[in-house]
Amino acid sequence: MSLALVQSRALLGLEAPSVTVEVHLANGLPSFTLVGLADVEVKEARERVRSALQNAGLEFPHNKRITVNLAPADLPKDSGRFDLPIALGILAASGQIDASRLAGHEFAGELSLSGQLRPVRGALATSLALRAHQVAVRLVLPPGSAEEAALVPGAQVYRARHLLDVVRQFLPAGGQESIDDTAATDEGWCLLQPAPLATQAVYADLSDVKGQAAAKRALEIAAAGGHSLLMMGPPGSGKSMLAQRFAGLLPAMTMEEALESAAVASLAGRFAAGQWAQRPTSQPHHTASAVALVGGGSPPQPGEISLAHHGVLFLDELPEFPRAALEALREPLETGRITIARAARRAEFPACFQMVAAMNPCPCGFLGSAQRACRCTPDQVARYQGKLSGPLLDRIDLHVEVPALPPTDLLDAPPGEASAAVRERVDRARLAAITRQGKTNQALQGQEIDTHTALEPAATQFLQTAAARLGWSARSTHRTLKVARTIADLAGAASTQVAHVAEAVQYRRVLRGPAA
Ligand SMILES: Nc1ncnc2c1ncn2[C@@H]1O[C@H](COP(=O)(O)OP(=O)(O)OP(=O)(O)O)[C@@H](O)[C@H]1O
Repeated sequence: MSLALVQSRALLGLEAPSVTVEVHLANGLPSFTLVGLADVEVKEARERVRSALQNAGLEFPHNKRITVNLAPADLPKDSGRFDLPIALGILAASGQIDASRLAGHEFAGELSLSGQLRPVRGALATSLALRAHQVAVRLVLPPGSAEEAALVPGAQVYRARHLLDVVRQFLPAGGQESIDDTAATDEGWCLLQPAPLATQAVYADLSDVKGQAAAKRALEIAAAGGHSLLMMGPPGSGKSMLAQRFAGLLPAMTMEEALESAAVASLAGRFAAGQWAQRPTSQPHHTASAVALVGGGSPPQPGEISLAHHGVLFLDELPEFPRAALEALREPLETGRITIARAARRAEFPACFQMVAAMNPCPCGFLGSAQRACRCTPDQVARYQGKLSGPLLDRIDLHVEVPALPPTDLLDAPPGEASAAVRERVDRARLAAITRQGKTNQALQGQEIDTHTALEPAATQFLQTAAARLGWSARSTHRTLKVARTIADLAGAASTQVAHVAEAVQYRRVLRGPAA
């Protein structure tokens, strides 16, 4: 047969659209042409495939006109993942393997010049997408990628180390002798058994942080209600320490959450088995561009906010981030997703993260400090704090001050409460919210806010007065209400009372100019 079809998958966000690798061998001037919106890395496949076939002792059809089409043609394709399907297509079209036996299999893998298979990124995302669309196929993948893909329950994944390991499985009847087998090993081809990974996540403990009771309380509320948090304080007061420990206060990941989070990491080539079921804390530097933060490029790659999916996005030195990068956060903060539109296609990445931000109160960092005098002019302070736009600040539910710790507290204070004890309270409050409304308090929208907050009349009165005095937007008022509901949940109260609202109100009063 001179035409062969081999199935593979491209990557587009967390989707894995099907790609058919069509290989046609024709008589005519010898050539090797690759068509179908292939990126440079894919075009280089020609050289890799040619060498791999020859070095593996297989026959490369030199005297033929080889046309490889990656269909559909309008889908952008990157990386060397199509090397293996292209090589198999050539072998099938030239009769060296049995084309009919390839049905029901999908292949991905980069080839080395000797024919060894190298891992491809996004294997877990591919396997997860197949399960989501209920496509039952046998995935054939290189070592590294195969183990990732096999994490998805029910996935049928074969691991192949060398091109010959694959070829041996699809030989035509009686074709075994024609292959030089030396490079293929017995354990080269195997069906991976899905092995659940240990789910013992390890986080730094909150007990390391001395003092800072107010900030710890804010972290607990943020964890219980899914709220975003801004910490403000002088340099070295422990803001980064607190933020690094926040993920340890969140409930343990469910299997689905662990899979989704690992799939995004796998898309970026950052999957590590040791991080399994551990809520990620993504900490981009403040020089990060909007694309690095929210994702982008062609083909689109996930950004830091997606790598923080089901985890924490920690933005240290918040006002130092480029304005465009911060503004790009507004949409995913509300929706939990980010859509990246490129000329060729749109890709959607999940970005359901909790934001923890930290900043100094002024450029020198000591505004309002009891330890040191601030050297900034009122104008400098106003300009510094003004770098954060109102709409962005509005979206951060809790603002809390983290003052410098007096040396006596730092050196003499006993260790604080452990993360496990806080997490227990957080779990209880989250469970109360989920049982009542099926989502965290932060996710309440519109009518649900009125229905589920069960605000007592005195508390309503209190909030109205506070909102009017402080000139809050409707969004600010609603967000305060959601925080109050979380405080009530932590206290085990059925209704939201004045004390809960009063505490919530003070979490929106931290940012102040030099006159305050
Ligand atoms: N409350 C605390 N308990 C124990 N150690 C602390 C505390 N606060 C600060 N430290 C010590 O100070 C170091 C610096 O803290 P950290 O980096 O968290 O400060 P920061 O507020 O984030 O500073 P910056 O604004 O410069 O980023 C910590 O590594 C720790 O050793």
